Amino acid sequence: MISQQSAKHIENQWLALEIGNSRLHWALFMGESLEFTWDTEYLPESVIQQLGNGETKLEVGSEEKEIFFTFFPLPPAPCPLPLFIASVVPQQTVLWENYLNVRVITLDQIPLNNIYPTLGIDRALALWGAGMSWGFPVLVIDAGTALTFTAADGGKNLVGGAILPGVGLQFASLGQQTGQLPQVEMEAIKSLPPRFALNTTEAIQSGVIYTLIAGMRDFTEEWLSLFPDGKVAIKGGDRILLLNYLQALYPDLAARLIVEPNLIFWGMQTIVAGVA
Ligand SMILES: Nc1ncnc2c1ncn2[C@@H]1O[C@H](COP(=O)(O)OP(=O)(O)OP(=O)(O)O)[C@@H](O)[C@H]1O
Ligand SMILES: CC(C)(CO)[C@@H](O)C(=O)NCCC(=O)O
Ligand SMILES: [K+]
Repeated sequence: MISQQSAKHIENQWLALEIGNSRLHWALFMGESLEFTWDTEYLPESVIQQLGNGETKLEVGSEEKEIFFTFFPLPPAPCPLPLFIASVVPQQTVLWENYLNVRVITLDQIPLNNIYPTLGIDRALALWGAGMSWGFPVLVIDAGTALTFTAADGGKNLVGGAILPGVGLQFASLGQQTGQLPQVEMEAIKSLPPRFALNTTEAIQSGVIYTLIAGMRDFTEEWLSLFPDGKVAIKGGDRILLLNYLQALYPDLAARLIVEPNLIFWGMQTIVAGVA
């Protein structure tokens, strides 16, 4: 038997899914409160279909598995939980089309001014989430698959931004598109590499890391000269790595950064509260 209170809890629950270019980012909300976040790989189509039907068991060969325990760090939910999706990967978005209780968040739902039509929903939501949590003007640095800068002024107008390959993509493209360069793994970089390197691996590390940090410093300083009271927030899978290097090289600048992995979820929360 489910008690009144836990029944009410379940009623309030919803899932937020951010479909990124490398993986999925999940959050479980209880009303407006963010309970829990986790990341997964992209899910198999069969699993998505079953989740969307409210099925909780998955046949793997002759075995039956709990979908939730297998793919999520959560106990099974009784029904398909309401699901809100923000996606920058259209081929992944369509896989969730048949989920019983799904809403895809689109740019027109975000109350920022001056948005251009092809702006990534992740950038818009992170910017909105940062502004709503820490105030405008705000610059968001997203250190994900792509590294992006996205800024809004005090009137919630998109000022604009920039897009470049993220840390992993820079290493991968050098490793894959050249005849002699090795694939450098991020885990191999423990501390700042020597600036002028005398071996190939460290030369790649130096080139990628020092120019990324210089770029982050340059965009941030430019932002702060335009908006001296502006906030700067950083998110994304490589945020800690880059923040550590920024800290080592430019501690004063690093100290100004708000580090918040969940900016997109905060953005989604305010949008969902408005439309749900
Ligand atoms: N467990 C992990 N799996 C994959 N990438 C990871 C992991 N931990 C850290 N990263 C780093 O995160 C980066 C990707 O960032 P993130 O997960 O924020 O991107 P994403 O899912 O592609 O989202 P976006 O499309 O918004 O960039 C990679 O460059 C990688 O170095
Ligand atoms: C830049 C990425 C890949 C970052 O995830 C995403 O926001 C996107 O696909 N944006 C569309 C282009 C734009 O934002 O101008
Ligand atoms: K593409």
